[in-house]
Amino acid sequence: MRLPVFRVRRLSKTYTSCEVEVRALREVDLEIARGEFIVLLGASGSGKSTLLNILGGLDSATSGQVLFGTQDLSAAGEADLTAFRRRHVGFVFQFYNLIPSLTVAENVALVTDIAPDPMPVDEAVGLVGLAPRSRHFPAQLSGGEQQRVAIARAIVKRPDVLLCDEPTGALDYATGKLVLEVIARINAGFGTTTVVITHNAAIAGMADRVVKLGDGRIQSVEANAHKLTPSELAW
Ligand SMILES: Nc1ncnc2c1ncn2[C@@H]1O[C@H](COP(=O)(O)OP(=O)(O)OP(=O)(O)O)[C@@H](O)[C@H]1O
Repeated sequence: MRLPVFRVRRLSKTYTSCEVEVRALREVDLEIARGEFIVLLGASGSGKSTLLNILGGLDSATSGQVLFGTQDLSAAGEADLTAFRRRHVGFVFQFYNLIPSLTVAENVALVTDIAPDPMPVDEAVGLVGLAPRSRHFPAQLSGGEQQRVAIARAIVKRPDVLLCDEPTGALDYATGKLVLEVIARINAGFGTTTVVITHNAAIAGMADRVVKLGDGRIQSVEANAHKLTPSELAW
């Protein structure tokens, strides 16, 4: 059994706005092992992004506990959560959020200033297969290429954890597969614990474990006996 990197205990999150309470997570229990590849499935509004954001220190729980190793994120203040995110977490979102006036290399380099032990920018850009495009601007790249820049930016700081919220949601079939291949390569090559949110159930085939959320609760956790490579997935 690999060591748990995250231990989530009775995690609940209630949003209150305009006097309306929304219970986004209800007593979620989950352990994620170091190096594991988790795919998080569930209907819209089931709490996937809320869980991912709390794991990544972007949001905090209403009750319950989240341990990252021995660090209790649920008891951490803003400054500690900021340090946790900078040191340990890479995020990839559906939309790439690149700065249009900066080149590929410059977009990736931005992060290295605030990370304690970044890899060389060229290495990160090379890992996502974009070395020949490193002096191009985002507008000169396809959507899939821009998402690969976003992945390079997420991994350049050598994060322990890569959290991806719908990373292929805006991409076509072939391009989505290329992006999944990059994520799988980072997970396998660096042992980066990886959580991917998707609405595409076919992507579940590449996970070590598939976690299904429904109405803020974990409905099932299933291990894949045989993980598929992205090229073996079909949808
Ligand atoms: N900041 C917020 N304020 C109020 N309610 C929120 C907030 N963020 C999320 N919610 C609500 O919490 C619930 C869970 O949202 P969440 O974004 O985690 O779901 P999701 O499974 O990621 O959905 P989707 O697949 O549509 O992205 C939803 O009912 C949503 O409306």
